Amino acid sequence: MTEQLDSATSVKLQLSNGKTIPALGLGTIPPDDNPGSVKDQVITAIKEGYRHLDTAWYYGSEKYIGEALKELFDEGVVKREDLFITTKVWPSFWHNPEKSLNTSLKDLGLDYVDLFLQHWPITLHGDENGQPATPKKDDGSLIYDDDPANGTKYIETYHKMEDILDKTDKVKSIGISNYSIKKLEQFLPEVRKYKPVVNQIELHPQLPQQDLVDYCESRGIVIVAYSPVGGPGAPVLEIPLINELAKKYMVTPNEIAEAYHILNNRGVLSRSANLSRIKTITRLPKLSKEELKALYQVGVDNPKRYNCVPYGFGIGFRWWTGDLYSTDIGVMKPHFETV
Ligand SMILES: NC(=O)C1=CN([C@@H]2O[C@H](COP(=O)(O)OP(=O)(O)OC[C@H]3O[C@@H](n4cnc5c(N)ncnc54)[C@H](O)[C@@H]3O)[C@@H](O)[C@H]2O)C=CC1
Ligand SMILES: O=C1O[C@H](CO)[C@@H](O)[C@@H]1O
Repeated sequence: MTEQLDSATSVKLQLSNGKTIPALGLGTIPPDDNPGSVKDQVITAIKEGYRHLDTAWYYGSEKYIGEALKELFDEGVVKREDLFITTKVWPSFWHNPEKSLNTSLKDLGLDYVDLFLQHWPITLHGDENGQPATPKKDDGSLIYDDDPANGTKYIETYHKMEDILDKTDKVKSIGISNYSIKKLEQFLPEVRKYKPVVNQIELHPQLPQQDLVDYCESRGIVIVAYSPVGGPGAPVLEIPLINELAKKYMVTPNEIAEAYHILNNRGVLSRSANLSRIKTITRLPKLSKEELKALYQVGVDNPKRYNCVPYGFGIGFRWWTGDLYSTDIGVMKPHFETV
């Protein structure tokens, strides 16, 4: 395997509205102990060739990204139009996505984002500033503004996002995140004018969710995979096959985890607080169809879901499992396994 490998940062995916999205994005959930380090992560990544940044109002990292962008623009390292930047509206801001967006734009120091996502298809009881982000009763259960399992108020958020796209220049595209098939079936017939271009979901070889992937792709919705190595601790990288393939192709295991998506025409968001790692996760090994299938089979045989937020990030609940309260918002229920 001595041939020159392609760079994952130069692959673009076609969106249904005619625009494109760079397949590899940098995730920007900040490390608990040093949120400001996101600034250097962004600077390192852009200098390394990344052109897609994924953030959210909820992450609290947008002001650090804004500082990084200002520096990069001032130094002429990159132009705004060469970047693809995504932000999201959190469920506690469901009633006013434009206000959430305005806050994000101000912190990012931008006039527009390339993609504005609805973070989750639920409504949490936040005030006019989206606070508290995770409203809870005394018993620790979340306070919703609508039944998280069967309510339809979350669709109002998307209608407001359609209006923002229609009437302002603040967003280039809109999309969704953490939508299950159940939610999509309820939601898609209610879309007024702009179909979501992306559904951002947890996806990796231990969590194939092929039914959801097929459902989205057959409707022209591009899948963007988050937590490609399973989040903190990178548990997905313990899969022996990933390490065997990394050795075979002489790349890092992270690059195998990314190639699993990019070679399947999906976007992927990677993150690391380790600046040298950010530089070593951009090659695109040419895995064969059989190897991609073998990676997929790992999760078919033993599915695991990691985004259950028991680890820091200021919160410790699993709102889609029904653990704390008996609701089902329809996210990945069939394969759910707490890790
Ligand atoms: N829409 C949504 O609800 C969600 C979106 N996201 C987005 O996706 C991005 C990526 O998801 P994450 O879960 O952050 O990503 P991830 O699966 O890439 O995990 C990142 C974590 O793994 C560690 N890591 C990476 N490679 C490692 C290695 N070789 N050895 C040891 N540790 C390693 C990193 O230091 C970091 O703590 C986020 O930053 C965010 O932008 C993430 C979660 C939910
Ligand atoms: O985007 C997100 O990040 C947090 C932590 O993983 C998660 O709850 C949310 O969907």
